[in-house]
Amino acid sequence: MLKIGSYEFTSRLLLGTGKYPDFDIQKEAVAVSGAEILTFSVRRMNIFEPSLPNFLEKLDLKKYILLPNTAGAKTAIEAVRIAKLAKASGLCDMIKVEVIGCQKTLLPDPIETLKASEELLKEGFTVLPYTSDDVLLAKRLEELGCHAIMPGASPIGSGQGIINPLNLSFIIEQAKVPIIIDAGIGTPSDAAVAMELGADGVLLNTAVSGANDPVKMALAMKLAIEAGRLGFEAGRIPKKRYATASSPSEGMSFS
Ligand SMILES: CC(=O)[C@@H](O)[C@H](O)COP(=O)(O)O
Repeated sequence: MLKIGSYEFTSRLLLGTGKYPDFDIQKEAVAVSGAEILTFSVRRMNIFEPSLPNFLEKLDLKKYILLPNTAGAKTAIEAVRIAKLAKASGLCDMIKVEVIGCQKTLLPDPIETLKASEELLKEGFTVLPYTSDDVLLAKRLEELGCHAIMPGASPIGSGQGIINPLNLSFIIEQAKVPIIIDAGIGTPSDAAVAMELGADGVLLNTAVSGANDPVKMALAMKLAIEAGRLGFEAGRIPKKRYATASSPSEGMSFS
């Protein structure tokens, strides 16, 4: 069970909603993924103009929690404004804080992310900041009271997978709130590794929406995340420098 603030989820896969070839493929991919949380950019959805086509029309909204995100914000002030717009439109009180500090790398601005998270916590939001894999920043965000921390595996949309597993494992070990690896996942094995490291969930978009077959990839991601979680819970064997025979020879009369 994934618990974020007062919310509980069975699935540990969070899906983004951008860049799908069409809404029907997206709907099928979302369905087979088993995801219960779908994140979307408030600015992109144009939530105040329901006459424009958008993927929400295709979904049974009772089945999903829509997680608005502040994509497009470059400052804390902009992020807070976007979050308040989302809440005013009747969406849930969860918000993915995304304050981008560099348009080339799309890496988050740590200072503005911290400021926006602090302000939104004061306003009573359930706050999930997208952050870099900086261990101390993750700690500071948790100390502020954030309900989950979402460190990136690698730059958004890059598909590079997990660049710094050591940092992510430090973040995971020290955290008392859920850690959701967000952005940069390229393959099901990347998602499985994130879960084997002990992450509580994975948020991804491009790996599914940009796959040749998004529906098949959505299913692969679901299975990888489940397998990775099971592997983590089962506990891996320690790595050893030398071989250990699989069939022990103790007690055998021949050599
Ligand atoms: C949709 C969303 O929130 C993205 O900003 C997220 O970080 C996913 O990144 P990928 O597209 O790299 O999976």
